[in-house]
Amino acid sequence: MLLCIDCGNTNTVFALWDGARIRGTWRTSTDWRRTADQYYVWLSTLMAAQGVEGRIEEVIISSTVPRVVFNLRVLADRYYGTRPMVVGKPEVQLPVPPRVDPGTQVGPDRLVNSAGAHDRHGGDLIVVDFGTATTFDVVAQDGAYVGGVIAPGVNLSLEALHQAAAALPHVDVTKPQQVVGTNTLACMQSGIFWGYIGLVRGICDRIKGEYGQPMRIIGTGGLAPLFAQGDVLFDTIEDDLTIHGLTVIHQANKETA
Ligand SMILES: Nc1ncnc2c1ncn2[C@@H]1O[C@H](COP(=O)(O)OP(=O)(O)O)[C@@H](O)[C@H]1O
Ligand SMILES: CC(C)(COP(=O)(O)O)[C@@H](O)C(=O)NCCC(=O)O
Ligand SMILES: [K+]
Repeated sequence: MLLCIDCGNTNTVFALWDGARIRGTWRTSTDWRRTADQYYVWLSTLMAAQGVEGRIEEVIISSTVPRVVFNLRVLADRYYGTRPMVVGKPEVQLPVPPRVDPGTQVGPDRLVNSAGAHDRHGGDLIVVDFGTATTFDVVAQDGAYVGGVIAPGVNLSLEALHQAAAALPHVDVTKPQQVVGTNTLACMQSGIFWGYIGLVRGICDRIKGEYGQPMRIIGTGGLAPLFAQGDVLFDTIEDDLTIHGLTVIHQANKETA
């Protein structure tokens, strides 16, 4: 089985792919200090608890945090006896190379999302991923990542508001009852919820205008369904897009190897 590891700035997702379906998905907070031994104990305990059997033979990693890759490599080597594919490293080929400014290091999560979305939907896409940052990835007809937009993430924005303003509490993102809030909490929730809907809608409309062709919009990340409650923002929502992209890139590299 293939172990797919998607490491974001906030959370790291482990998923097991048996070649036909995802057998399990587990999430832990991203922490570069976590050791290979700690990952192994955690993962094997969860797999056993859920009755997921089968040997992990291959590992693919996408990480927006370079520091965590060291211990993930040790995990693959020591416990699964394999050299992992690390997206973004020169030896790992993308199905189609990105078309960006020379020297640009595109976040591996964005390249993986692009590969996953193109495999499922073909071309001319916008992938909106609600992570630590909210990213918009533009995927051309041939599957190439051709650029995008990086905006502050939802929780990051709420946290920044709380940190910078003495009277503003920590709040969780949710859909408010009304646009006009009648207490501090409701005002903040409205600002984030409707503000983000405006941001996503506005950016997607402008991307489409600049691109000049019809595009499909794919939403991903834990908060995509919440924002879809406020407006028609996405053609589809896929919470497993990054993991799917990892399986696609792994398969493409095995075929060329
Ligand atoms: N279903 C959800 N409901 C509320 N918050 C969520 C949900 N899923 C993720 N988040 C929050 O969104 C932020 C980004 O999460 P995540 O997608 O794991 O980011 P990253 O990929 O950058 O690590 C985190 O603060 C996380 O707690
Ligand atoms: C934009 C990001 C911080 C998003 O990361 P995430 O929210 O998934 O943790 C990451 O893709 C990144 O570090 N990108 C490098 C710059 C770029 O993609 O152009
Ligand atoms: K992400």
